[in-house]
Amino acid sequence: MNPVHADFFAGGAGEERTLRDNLAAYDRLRIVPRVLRATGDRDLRTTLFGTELATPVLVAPTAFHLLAHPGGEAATAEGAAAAGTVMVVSMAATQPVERIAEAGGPLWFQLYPQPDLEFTERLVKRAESAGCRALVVTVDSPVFGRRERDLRHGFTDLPDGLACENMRDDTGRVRDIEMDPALGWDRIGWLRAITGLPIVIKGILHPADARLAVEHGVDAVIVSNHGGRQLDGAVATIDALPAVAEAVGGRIPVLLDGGVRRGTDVLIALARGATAVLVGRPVLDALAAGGADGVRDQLRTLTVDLDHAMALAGAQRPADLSPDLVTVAG
Ligand SMILES: Cc1cc2nc3c(=O)[nH]c(=O)nc-3n(C[C@H](O)[C@H](O)[C@H](O)COP(=O)(O)O)c2cc1C
Ligand SMILES: O=C(O)C(=O)c1ccccc1
Repeated sequence: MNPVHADFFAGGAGEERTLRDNLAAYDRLRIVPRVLRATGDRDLRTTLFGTELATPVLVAPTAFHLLAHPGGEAATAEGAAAAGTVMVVSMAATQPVERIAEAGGPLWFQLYPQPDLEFTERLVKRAESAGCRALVVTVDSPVFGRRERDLRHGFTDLPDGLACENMRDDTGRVRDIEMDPALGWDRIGWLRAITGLPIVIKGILHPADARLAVEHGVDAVIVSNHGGRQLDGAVATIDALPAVAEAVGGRIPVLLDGGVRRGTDVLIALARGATAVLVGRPVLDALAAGGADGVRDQLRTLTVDLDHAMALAGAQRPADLSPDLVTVAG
């Protein structure tokens, strides 16, 4: 891959403290396994908004898949479908959502609500018509993070010939994605009014915001710091999860992304209260290395690894995983 693009995928904001801590936080945690629990027939199936998935590992929304592989987002969708899981299509996808939907599914659609409400509404309807089954609203980006690798390279835009195809308006012009610092909870109510799709809020770290999400009728939250690409110094997601899960109190699903690399990471996240996790960079790496098959194999490997860890920890299904199975090391 072009090293500038590789840095765009791998990099984080600022000093990359949060990027590193998302992974390092798992090194500070240990599993306290149960034994003699007769966990022979394990079952990893997970249902979200009425869709049954083969695994609690989903594909996080990430931008610009055509920079990783000529198959682009369609290849990722094909791989996710083969692994029996959801792909969240980024608003910054380099292929039209309709084309991605032909290649795979189930899909959810990630949205940065735009200041232009009419355009936002048309885009939501477009995602809905393409068959997307949930709307993932990213709320950790009132402004774009300062990714110093990109600043050093002067990487600001897609190369000629590539575009954010879902930002094309009626005239054929591709709009820039605007981060909206004026975004507030009122816009979640507005989205609720224009779509019947489940609404997932992505980028929750504070338990008070998790409580507000439930109060505003949101259907799920994703504990996320955008893979360390927005606020550098933000808390690692696995460290933020317990307080968020407690605030939500089982009223809606809590998902998590950031730094999930192994089945044991998934196990720890589920034990601490997540219903499912999402992976970003591991999918991009797999896409770059092996296209749709690479993505499929990556997701299957994570799932097999989780299954193995569950057997060793005495869990038959995700619901068996509880916070007492995780302790802070030291
Ligand atoms: C290259 C790249 C592009 C991303 N693009 C988006 C995006 O368009 N929308 C979004 O909500 N999150 C985006 N994210 C954040 C991911 O959805 C996710 O939160 C993060 O990658 C999870 O961390 P992980 O990469 O450690 O698994 C992006 C992440 C990366 C690495
Ligand atoms: O890189 C990202 O993390 C991201 O969210 C994004 C959003 C819009 C355009 C490009 C990337």
